[in-house]
This record gives sequence, structure tokens and C-alpha cells, in this order.
Amino acid sequence: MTKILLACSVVKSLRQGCVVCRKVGNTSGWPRLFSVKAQTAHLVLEDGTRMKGFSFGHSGSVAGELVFNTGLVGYPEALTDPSYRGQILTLTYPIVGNYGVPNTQELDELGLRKHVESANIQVSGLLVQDYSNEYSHWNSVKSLGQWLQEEKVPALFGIDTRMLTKIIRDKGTVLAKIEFDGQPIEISDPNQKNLIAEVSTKEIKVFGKGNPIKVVAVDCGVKHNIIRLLVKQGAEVHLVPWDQDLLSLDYDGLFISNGPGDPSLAETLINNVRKVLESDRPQPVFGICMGNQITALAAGAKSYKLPMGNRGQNQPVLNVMTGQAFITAQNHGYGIDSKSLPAGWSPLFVNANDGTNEGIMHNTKPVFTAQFHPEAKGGPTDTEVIKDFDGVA
Ligand SMILES: NC(=O)CC[C@H](N)C(=O)O
Repeated sequence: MTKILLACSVVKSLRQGCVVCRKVGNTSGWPRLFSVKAQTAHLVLEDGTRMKGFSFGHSGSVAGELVFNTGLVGYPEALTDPSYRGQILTLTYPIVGNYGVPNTQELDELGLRKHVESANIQVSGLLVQDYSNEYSHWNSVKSLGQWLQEEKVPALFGIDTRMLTKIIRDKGTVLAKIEFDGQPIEISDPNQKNLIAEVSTKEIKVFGKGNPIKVVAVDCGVKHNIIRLLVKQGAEVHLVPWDQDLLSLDYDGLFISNGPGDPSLAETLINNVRKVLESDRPQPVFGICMGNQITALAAGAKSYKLPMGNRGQNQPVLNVMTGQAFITAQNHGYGIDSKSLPAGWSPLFVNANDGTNEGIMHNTKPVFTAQFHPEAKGGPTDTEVIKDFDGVA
């Protein structure tokens, strides 16, 4: 335990004082300096680099792949995105937690999580520069620290996230662990496992029953807002397990979702999609993120590990066909080598920052994908339109 000084700078009202003041019994109504006890833990990188941080989540050691996201908002959505499974997430925005956490249990009329992207926090751990235990938002019901503790996910503040991001940027993939005293843990690589199998639904689920267009959605770790938007666009969504045989299913459109880990490990799914592509079925196929990678691999293209991944909310993407530019939200660590696309396929979107592939299309069949997240929240909604199964251009 280490004592740290906190300056009480936010006074909600002179009567009440701030949340921390109330906790420590400062009822004077005036801000004051006070000391609190924060448990320390270390972030340890695979090269031995150690950084001390202060715990505001669960006090348990954890290992994972270290990644960073440059978004300014959206931590409830990012933390619950199954694509982050196995990862220790660093947020580069320096002040995190000040808008609290919404009711993560609340469901919408479809039975999907209303305010988050899945039922649980999916990241292995969280690292931030400054943590705001004091929160304020019309929709918040608890602090970020409280939520992390409830879900037993460790988190540290006081980490120099700018330095850390430079390390990840320079070294590429970095494995790491958050280690508490007396709880030793080995560093391990989550990408050795087929993580899709861990997060995918075990049984077929139907959303938007009675809607006119039947869409089979392969669940690689789908975000709830994707299902919600497909239903909003008139789809009866049949969410199927990742390894479901697809040829035997009847549908008007096939969708392949986002998901965690290395796409090349999901061999069963790649083979199932390849069979669909080779069958010359006329129904459209669309994929987001992992769905782009799986479609490309099924077509015969190659995937590779990006040097540092693209995770943020302002990634510029160009539609190669129209020249139209989008500001997109995305989070991926793998990419598709556009040059490896076989004859009959073309890149559809390209990242305007680094030239990496952002989606592909078949030249004659209605098959198209996006590496970014066109439906993403929090972030802009201007790319929502591309989930229109009539096509993109
Ligand atoms: N968001 C996603 O679907 C990510 C896909 C894949 N796991 C990657 O990191 O590239």
C-alpha cells in the first residue's frame, strides 16, 4: 500500500462536497488535500520493463497482449467489445472514468445490452494515466473502478501511457502482465489460442423475429450494436456459432462479425466461408473486421500481424471505388495483405494513414467487407449506411 495525495478539485455543491470528500468525511463543503491508500502493482513488459501503477480495479495479476486505443471516449463500449479478449488495453486519452459507467445490465427490446457491447468486460486489464473516481453523466450508475472490481478485472492508473504507447509503437506486438505483490504470473500470448471459440454463442439465437430479410450472422464475438442495427434495417438475425456449417442454412444474406485474436486460427470458419464462396450462392456476404479477415482468407488472401494495430475512433478510410472518405472507428491487430487477393477480388477500402487494407469486395458477386467498424459506438455514425445489403457504391 502506498499513500498518495489527491487534490479535491471538483466540488459538486458547496453543501455536499465531492464524492471523495464525502467518503473521507470532509463535510466542510470546501475542497481540501487528503491522502488515501491505493494498492500498488506493476506493469511488466516481456522485455523486463517495469512500471509502477495504482490499482483501481480488481487486485489480481493478469497477463495479455498490450494494445493501445486512441479514442477520446467510449471506454464502456471498448471494454465490452469481445474483439479485445486477451488484451491489456491502454487508453491514450489521459483522463479516464469521469463519465462513469451506465447500467451494463439494462437490455433493449431485443434482449441486447442497451449501453454496452456484450454481457461482460472482455479486456484482461486496463491501464490509464489519470483515473477519475468522481464521475458525472446523466446515464451513469457507478464508477469505472467499481465496475472493474465487480467484474474482477485489474486496472492501474498512474501509468505513463504516452511512454507506453511509444514503446508499443516502436516494438510492435508487446506481451505484458499486471502483477500484484505476492501473486506472480507468467507472461503468455493470448493469440496462440482460437479466441473466437471462447466468445462465440453456443446455440443459435434469433433477433428481430418476423422481419422480412433473413440474415445469418456468424458470431465471432459480435458487438450487440451490430445485431441491433441489422434488425433496424429489416433483418431477422439468426446468430450462429462460429463453427456452424453455413452451406446447409437458408438465408437472404450472410454476415460475419468482428472478433478476437488471430483470424488464421479459425480454420473451421474459413473453410465454411470458402464453401459458401465457391458454391456461387447469389445471396450477399458481408463482414466486419474479423469478418473481413475471414472472408479474405476464405478467398485465398493472406493475413499478417500489423506492427502496432489500429485502434481508435478517427482512422481515415477511403472507398477505393468512389474516393469517398470516412472517419472510422476500428480496433484490429491483424491485417489483410491486399496484394495477396486472388483474381476476381479487389480492395474496397484503404486506410489513408498507413495504406493498410480496410475491406475487400468480389468483382462480380455481392461479397464485400469492412475492416473498420461501420456501426461503432462511441464514435461517428456516418458509416452506418454500408451495412445495407444492397451494396456499397
Ligand atoms: N475487431 C476485430 O474484429 C478484430 C479482428 C482481429 N482480432 C484483429 O485484431 O485484427
